[in-house]
Amino acid sequence: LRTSLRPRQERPALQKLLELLLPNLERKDPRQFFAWPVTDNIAPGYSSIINKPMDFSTMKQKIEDNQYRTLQEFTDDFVLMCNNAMTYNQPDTVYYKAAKRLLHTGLRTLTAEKVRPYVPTIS
Ligand SMILES: COc1ccc(Br)cc1-c1nc(N)nc2[nH]cnc12
Repeated sequence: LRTSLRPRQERPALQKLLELLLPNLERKDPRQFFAWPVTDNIAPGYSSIINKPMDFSTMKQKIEDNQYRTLQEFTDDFVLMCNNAMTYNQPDTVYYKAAKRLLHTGLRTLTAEKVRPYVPTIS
């Protein structure tokens, strides 16, 4: 059965992989700018500029709720999180720079050869 059509309980391997990968990515954000949702208090007007917010705590909850069917969906949320910061913040800000660096170092982890075998081929 295609991965996306398999019932939830059949994806423990992916869930375990994501539970290993998430802390690896979180360590690349030592100032924890990406640990929690950005609020309008922290960033004025954020919720009207960013229509699909994402952060590590939300990604962790999605893993626990088995909402990721593939590694690509997890990667997409990671990229979204970084791109949001580079959309709202100007390039000369610490947040933009942190997001840009996190995006590149995080993608290197997510696309590493040793992670790729866990990517199910579309059968
Ligand atoms: C949770 O967000 C923060 C927490 C603490 C602090 Br200090 C800043 C942010 C933050 N601020 C802005 N402008 N843009 C972001 N993109 C991701 N983080 C942020």
